[in-house]
Amino acid sequence: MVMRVADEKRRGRCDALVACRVVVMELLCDLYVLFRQLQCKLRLRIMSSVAGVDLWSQIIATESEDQIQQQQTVIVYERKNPQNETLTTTTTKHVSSVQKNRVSFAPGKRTSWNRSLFTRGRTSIAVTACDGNYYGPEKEKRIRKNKPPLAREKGVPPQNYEKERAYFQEVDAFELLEESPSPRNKTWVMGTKNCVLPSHISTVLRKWLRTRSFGPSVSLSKILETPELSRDSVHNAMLYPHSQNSCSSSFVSSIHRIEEIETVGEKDTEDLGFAIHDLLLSSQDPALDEHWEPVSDLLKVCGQSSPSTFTDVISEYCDIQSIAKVGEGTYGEAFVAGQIVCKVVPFDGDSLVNGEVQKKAEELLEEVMLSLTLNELRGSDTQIHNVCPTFIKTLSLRVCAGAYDDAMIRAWEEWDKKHFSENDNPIEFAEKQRFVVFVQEHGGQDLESFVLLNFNEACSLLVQITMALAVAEAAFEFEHRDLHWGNILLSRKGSETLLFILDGKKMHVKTYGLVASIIDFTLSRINTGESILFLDLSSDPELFEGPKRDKQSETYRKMKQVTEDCWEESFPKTNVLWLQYLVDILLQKKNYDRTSRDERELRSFNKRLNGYKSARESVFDPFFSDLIMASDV
Ligand SMILES: Nc1ncnc2c1ncn2[C@@H]1O[C@H](COP(=O)(O)OP(=O)(O)OP(=O)(O)O)[C@@H](O)[C@H]1O
Repeated sequence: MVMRVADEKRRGRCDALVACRVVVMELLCDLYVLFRQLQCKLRLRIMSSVAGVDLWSQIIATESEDQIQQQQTVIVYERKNPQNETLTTTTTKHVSSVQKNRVSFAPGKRTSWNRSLFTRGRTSIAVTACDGNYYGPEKEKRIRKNKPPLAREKGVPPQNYEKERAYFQEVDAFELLEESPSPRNKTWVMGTKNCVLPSHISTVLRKWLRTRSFGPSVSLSKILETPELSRDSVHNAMLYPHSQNSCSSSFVSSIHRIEEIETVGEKDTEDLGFAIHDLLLSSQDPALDEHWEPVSDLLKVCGQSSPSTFTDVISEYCDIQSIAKVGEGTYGEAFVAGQIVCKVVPFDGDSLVNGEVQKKAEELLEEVMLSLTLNELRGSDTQIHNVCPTFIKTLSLRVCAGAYDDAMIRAWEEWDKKHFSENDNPIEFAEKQRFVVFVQEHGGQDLESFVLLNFNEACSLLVQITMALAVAEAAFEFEHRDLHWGNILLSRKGSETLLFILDGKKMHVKTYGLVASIIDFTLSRINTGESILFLDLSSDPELFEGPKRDKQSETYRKMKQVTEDCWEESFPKTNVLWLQYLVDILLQKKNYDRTSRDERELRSFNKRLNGYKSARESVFDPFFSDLIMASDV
C-alpha cells in the first residue's frame, strides 16, 4: 500500500515534470518565433530604407491580399542586375520564359559593341494577374510606388509554424542578398512581374482588327488574308501542330464566318463586328491561359492560322525575282520588294544567328505590339489628340517558315559583295526555321549614309524627330532609347509640310522636301495603356562600355545615369539625350551647306536642351519657331 502511494506520488511528480517541460518548451518556442519575427522585421526595415519601400508591410499586405483574392500575383524581389543574382520569391508558370537572359559566347561576325544587345529580356509588366484579372498601368504603378497600408490586427504572431517557416526562408533569402556586395545606386527593386496573357493579346488584336476592318479602302478578304489560311494550312500542319489548336480553329471558323458574310454581300458592320467579337471571345478562352503559346498568338495577330512561305508573302508585293536586300541589323535582314520593305527576323530556332541566340516568339510578339501601337499614331480613332507620320508604318505582319527563297539568297549575296555583310548567309537556316516578316513602308536611306544638302534639311530633320518623340511621349510615354543615325531613315518627297497633332494641337512642320522615319524599337519603352513594354538594359552591361567620347556610347551611359538603371520607369529625358546626340551628329559627322552662324544656333540649341526634361518641352524651343506653324484643330 505504502509502495503504491509512493509509486503514484512519483508518477504524479513525473507527470507534473513532463507538463512543466512541455509548457517551458512551448514558451521557448513562442519566444523563438517572436525573436525571429523581430529579427525579420529589423532586417526588412534596414532593406526598406535602402529600397525606399516598406517591405514588411508589403509582405503582410501581399499575404492578406492573397487570402482575400486568392490571386497568383507575382512579387519579385530582385537586384537590378539579374544576370548575377535574381531571387524570385514566388513564381508563376509563365514568367520564366520571358525573363530568360540569354548570353551568346560563340564568336560571331558581329563584334561591334553597339549592336550587341546579347542579354536581352524585354519585360512586360502590369499586363494582368494570372487569374485573368487585368491590372492596368495605373494599378501597377500604385503597387510599385506607394506603400501598401500596414496590415492591422497582425501584431499577434500566427501559430501556423509552416507560415513562419516560409517567412524565415524569405528572410534568409534576403540575408543572402544583403550579404552580397552592395549595389552602387539604389538598385533594389520590387515590382510585380506578370505575364503576357491572351486577354492582353486579344486587346491588341481587337485594336488591330478594328483599324484593319473598318479602314476606308480595304476589302474584307484583303484585311483578313483568308486565302492564306487554306493555302498554307495543309502544307504547314505537320511542322506546326500549335496552329491546329482550339484557338486557331475557332479563329479560322470565325474568319470563315466573316468570309460568308462578305460572300453573300452583307457588308453590315453589325454582323462584321459580331463575327470579330466571336473571334475575340475565342481568344479570351481562359483555358488557353494554361497552355499559352506565344507562337499561336503571333499567328493570330498576323491573321494566320499557320505560317506562310516567303514566296507567298513576297509575291504579294512584287515579282520575287526582283527582290533586293536594302539593309541589315543584328537579327533582321531588310529586303525591298516593290514599294515596300520586308524586315525578316528569325525566331525560336536552336541555331545561333549571326553569333546570337535567336529571339523568342514572345519577344517578337512584343516587338509586333510596339509596332502596332506606334501605327496608331497615324490617326486611328483611339489617337486623335496625338498624331504623327514619323514612326515607320507597319503595313502587315507575317509568320513564315521554311528556307529562304533562292531569289532572297541571291539578293543577300549581291548585297554582301558590295557591302560586306556582317551577318551569316541565310542559306544556313534549317528547313524548319520560323521567321516574322515586318512588312513596312520604305523609309529611304539611313542618316549615316544619306547626303544632306543644306542647313534647312538639317533643321527639318531635327524638328520632325523632336515632334515625333513629343507626340509618342504624350500618347504612350514612349522613349526610343536607341535613336542613332542608323535608325533614322530619310527620303525626299514632295510635301512642303507635315501635319502633327500634339495634345490636341495641330502643328504643321516644314519639311524642305525631306521626310524622316524612325525605325527599330528593340530598346524602346512604351506604355500601351495595358502594359509597359521595355527592355531591361541592366542585363546588358556591354551596351554601356563603348568607347569614350563616342557620342553614341556616351548617350547610352547618360541614359543609364538618368534612369539609375531602372528601365521600366518613364524617363522622357532619354529622348532629349538622343536629340542632343543628333545635334552633335549634325555638327560633327555630317557635311552640308551651312554657315558659322548656323553652327552657333545648333550649339546654343544643344545647350538649351540640357534644361528640358522631355521632347515635349523641347518642341517649344525658339530653334523651332520658324519651322512649326501651329493652328487650331
Ligand atoms: N522600313 C525600312 N525602310 C528602309 N530600310 C529599312 C527599313 N527597315 C529597315 N531598313 C534597313 O535595314 C537595317 C536594319 O533594320 P533594323 O535596324 O530595324 O534591324 P534590327 O535587326 O532590328 O537592327 P538592330 O541590330 O539595331 O537590332 C536598317 O538600318 C535599314 O538600313
